[in-house]
Amino acid sequence: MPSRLALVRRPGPRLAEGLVTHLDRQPVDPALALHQWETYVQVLRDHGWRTTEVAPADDCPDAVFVEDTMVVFRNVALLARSGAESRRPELPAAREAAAALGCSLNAVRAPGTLDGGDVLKVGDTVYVGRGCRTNAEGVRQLRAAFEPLGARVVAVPHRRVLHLKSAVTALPDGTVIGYLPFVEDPSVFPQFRPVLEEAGAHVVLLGGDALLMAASAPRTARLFTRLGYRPVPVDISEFEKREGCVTCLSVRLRDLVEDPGRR
Ligand SMILES: NC(=O)NCCC[C@H](N)C(=O)O
Repeated sequence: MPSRLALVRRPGPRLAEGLVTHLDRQPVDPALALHQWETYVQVLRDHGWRTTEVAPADDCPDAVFVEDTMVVFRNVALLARSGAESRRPELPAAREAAAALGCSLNAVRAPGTLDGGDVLKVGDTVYVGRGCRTNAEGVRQLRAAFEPLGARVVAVPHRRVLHLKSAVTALPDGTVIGYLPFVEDPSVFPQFRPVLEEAGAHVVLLGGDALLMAASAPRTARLFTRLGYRPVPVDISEFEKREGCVTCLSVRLRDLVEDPGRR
């Protein structure tokens, strides 16, 4: 049976040293970060997701942003190779976790680079950002991995944000939402709706009409309510200070057909 599984990874002791590219470095409160992370995980569970913790990588400040370690399409996990070298040691335990869930494994190989945050799936369309973390060879390898499985891969160059999903994600009906100052060419997306807050561009589809989103985008939450959705705001301020958003704190596996023997 297809099920809702999510990989998560608790924040480590070095979170404050996490990378920042487009932001000024602000102090992070580790206790608050842990509390926010626990709340985020609880929201997933409350909406029927089974969460699996990837083993901590406490030497890796950015390990909590587990989304960047892989892209899962159908039963295949394509292990990423981050454009940020300091993030590559996050991979081994993420690989083990994906294997334990029964994913078939593939991996981006040098000279390819790819961060999971650059990949937005909308149905069978896989948008892949080509930017500071994902290079053309990474895009080529993602295409080679997923097109044979039925994906339509669309490359989206970007220069203004860390990852494609820093700028755009998608609503349950497939409408791509984005904060226009960060979206270079909205015409790439067949249906596009602008939002007025940067953090409003990020949603995790919890199932049905429920949208997990950052508490820092209240005006966008009201817009989603008017559109008939049910926003579930979570405060992720400590992760936003390290350029994270709601998507990057989990890897959602929606299409995985579980082997009951592995539970
Ligand atoms: N998918 C994501 O949005 N990941 C956020 C990663 C933030 C981390 N500080 C980084 O720069 O890699």
